[in-house]
Amino acid sequence: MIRAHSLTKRFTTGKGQSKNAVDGIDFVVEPGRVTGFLGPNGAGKSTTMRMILGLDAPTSGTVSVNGHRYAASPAPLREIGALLDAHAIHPGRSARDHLRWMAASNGIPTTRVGEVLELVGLEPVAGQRAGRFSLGMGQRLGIAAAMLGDPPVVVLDEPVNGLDPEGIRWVRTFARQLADEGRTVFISSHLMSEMALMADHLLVIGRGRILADCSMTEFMSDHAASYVRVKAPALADAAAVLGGRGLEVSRHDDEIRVVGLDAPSVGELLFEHRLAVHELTLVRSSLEDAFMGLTADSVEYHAIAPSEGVAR
Ligand SMILES: Nc1ncnc2c1ncn2[C@@H]1O[C@H](COP(=O)(O)OP(=O)(O)OP(=O)(O)O)[C@@H](O)[C@H]1O
Repeated sequence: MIRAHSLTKRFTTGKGQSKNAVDGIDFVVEPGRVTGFLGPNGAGKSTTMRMILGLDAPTSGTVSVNGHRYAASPAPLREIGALLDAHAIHPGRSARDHLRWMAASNGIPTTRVGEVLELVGLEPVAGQRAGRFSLGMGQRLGIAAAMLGDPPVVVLDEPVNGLDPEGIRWVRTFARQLADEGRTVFISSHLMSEMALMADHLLVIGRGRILADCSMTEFMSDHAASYVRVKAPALADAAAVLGGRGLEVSRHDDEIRVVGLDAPSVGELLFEHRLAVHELTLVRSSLEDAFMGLTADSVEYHAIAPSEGVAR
């Protein structure tokens, strides 16, 4: 597993100023499930991942992999498989040669190269130069490299960035398979919709701080707003009854939206007043909405909507 304690990274931003990109965070990434590491751009995801992998030293605090500092590991590729930048591959080298070179320099038998090529479905193109690979193929090659040491912990930074739906589905299935095998799977993304389909557990970060550390289901019930949609022939009467019970009721075209009571109770209440109901639906905001709501205050760079304009 991965364990961070008071993990902090401070960068100097010029003119003598500095900021905490990662601000004293504590978390544990458990084996056997996919943990999504989610946050808006600039939240501190990559910096955290780089510290896990020993590529950046923490300013203070600690992070350990399988109980010790990763940088101190005698066989790093057998501890963690990481995909940080899928494009960091020599373009003139074939996929097979790239993996052979990595295996050789890490004391891994070259027979493993064929296995990982098969694992990611690149066997048929293994002799081609990596420079000619599509984004999706490059991503698969990066994942093949991560799997060379058959590691118990797998860390993937934005693995589906720029992939087509087929590629995204492949990464999702692959991550699930790794978790089902009992491995620790830690995947970053700035897209909630993607995580909703991939992760069992969520770690949400904003401005270097942990905003949520919970299961996907808990995240949903804690942060996704919900209301009951009511369609009824006597809409005004229904709104009056529900409003009279102190519920928050708003009218939208041919429906009313009720906050503060579950759908069966709303139905019972209207039935007591002999009001016919044509539709009664619990509507939840999407996970994307929930995520946006949670991280709204921690987004680094807000786009200016055209209507907001900039005063000259
Ligand atoms: N080497 C560096 N020097 C100075 N500031 C840095 C450095 N690396 C990152 N930062 C700053 O630290 C903050 C966190 O960056 P980081 O790349 O970890 O965020 P992220 O969540 O991975 O974002 P993205 O989704 O855009 O990749 C940002 O404000 C970034 O500008």
